[in-house]
Amino acid sequence: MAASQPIPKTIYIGSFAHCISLNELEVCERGAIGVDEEGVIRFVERNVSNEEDIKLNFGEEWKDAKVVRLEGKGFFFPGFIDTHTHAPQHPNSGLFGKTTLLDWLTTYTFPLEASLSSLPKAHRIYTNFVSRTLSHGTTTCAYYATRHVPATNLLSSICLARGQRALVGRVCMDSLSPPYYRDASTASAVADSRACIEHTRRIDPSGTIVRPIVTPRFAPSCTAPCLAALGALAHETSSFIQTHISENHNEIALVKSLFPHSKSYTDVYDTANLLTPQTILAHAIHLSQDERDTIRARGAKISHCPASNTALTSGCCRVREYLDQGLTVGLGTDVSGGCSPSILEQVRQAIWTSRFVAMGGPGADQPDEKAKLSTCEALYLATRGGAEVVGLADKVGVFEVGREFDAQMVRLGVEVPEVEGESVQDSPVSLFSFESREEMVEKWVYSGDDRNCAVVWVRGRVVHKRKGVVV
Ligand SMILES: Nc1nc2[nH]cnc2c(=O)[nH]1
Ligand SMILES: [Zn+2]
Repeated sequence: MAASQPIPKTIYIGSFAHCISLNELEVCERGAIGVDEEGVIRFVERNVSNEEDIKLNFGEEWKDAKVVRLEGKGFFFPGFIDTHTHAPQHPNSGLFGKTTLLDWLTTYTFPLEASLSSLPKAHRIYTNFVSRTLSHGTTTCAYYATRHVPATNLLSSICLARGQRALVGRVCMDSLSPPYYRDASTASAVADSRACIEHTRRIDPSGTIVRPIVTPRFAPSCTAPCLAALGALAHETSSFIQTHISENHNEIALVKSLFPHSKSYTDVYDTANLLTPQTILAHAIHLSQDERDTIRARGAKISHCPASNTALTSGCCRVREYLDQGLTVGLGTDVSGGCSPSILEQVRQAIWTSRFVAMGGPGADQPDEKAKLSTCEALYLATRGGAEVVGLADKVGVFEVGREFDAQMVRLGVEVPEVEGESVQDSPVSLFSFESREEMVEKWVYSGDDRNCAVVWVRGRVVHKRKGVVV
């Protein structure tokens, strides 16, 4: 349904789960969430006994509301937020061999991205990728496109048509990039970025669904004048900013050699006025304490991309420590550094990475139990943490009155029968009759996937439905 079409008042009845705080997961067994015609949550009821009472309690205006009932085992959960991914790299998911960041970029990434000068190819890849991320429950996504203006504008238009909230950025790279894939000059990088910002603002003036994001690829790809001009462009147009930082040791050494007068990688961006409360910094694995302090002082946010960090052997980010130090963190799939479009997968991967740190692995001097992320903490990063990163902290991420209904219906399937019989079905989660509601959420986190994502809503509008599901 297009983002602007009216929707009926709807009451969602069934269990729901969401993170109240980093450490508090609420799992409500018999809930009712009332959503108005604008997609805004008007009531959240707990311990509901019957739907007629709900309608009566909330008066005349809810008498004829549509009811969406979650049948069987499952729960409503806030939509996931992917704070960092590359839509054009989707066809390369799973293709990385034994490369690390810098040779991976030249071997796999730049040739594929360059080929999106073909608009039909871009259309094929982008429509499929937006469908994929939606089918995994991603209701908001911060996308890198390529350096091509028409293909970048196409991605913005596709997100708007599909109703997925998105930040869409044209990638800037005027330095150290292959001749077949680079911006001719700082001036053209800025002019092309401006054209993409204007397109996004024209198709969605309110920015409710799609917003532009200024995107210097990373410091090695941009000259100092280009970084400074993009900082100025972001300020002039009040745009978000996204880039990569401190992902890999060779990359950090390269930045040091390219910007010898800068104090640090972070300082390169700070000098260019690229660190703002609207800045998303991907990876941020090997930051010094001084860099962390600068990032926090500027209010910039971090996108933790655990699957990509492992695939490209970039390192283990000490996320638990970042949270203790007051940094704001969300999760990113970083396709195709990461090979999965699923934020649920990043929840698991973030938890595994934190355990490697806890065991004294890379990024740790010695074992450190405090480094472990809990299931609730990782789910918080996937929803409310992500919402803070993309500037939607007051709008989505939790079921509260006044927020917008960005949600997924998680269906866990039927229980394994007590007598021998068919027990494998269209859900990877094996349920018995004795799990608590909280345990069902844990089982979903550790063994669920897109087969459990039955329906997805953005602002109360259906943006994805699994085949055969009726709502
Ligand atoms: N993971 C990742 N890191 C980058 N650094 C610069 N470009 C990229 C990219 O496309 N992916
Ligand atoms: Zn990336």
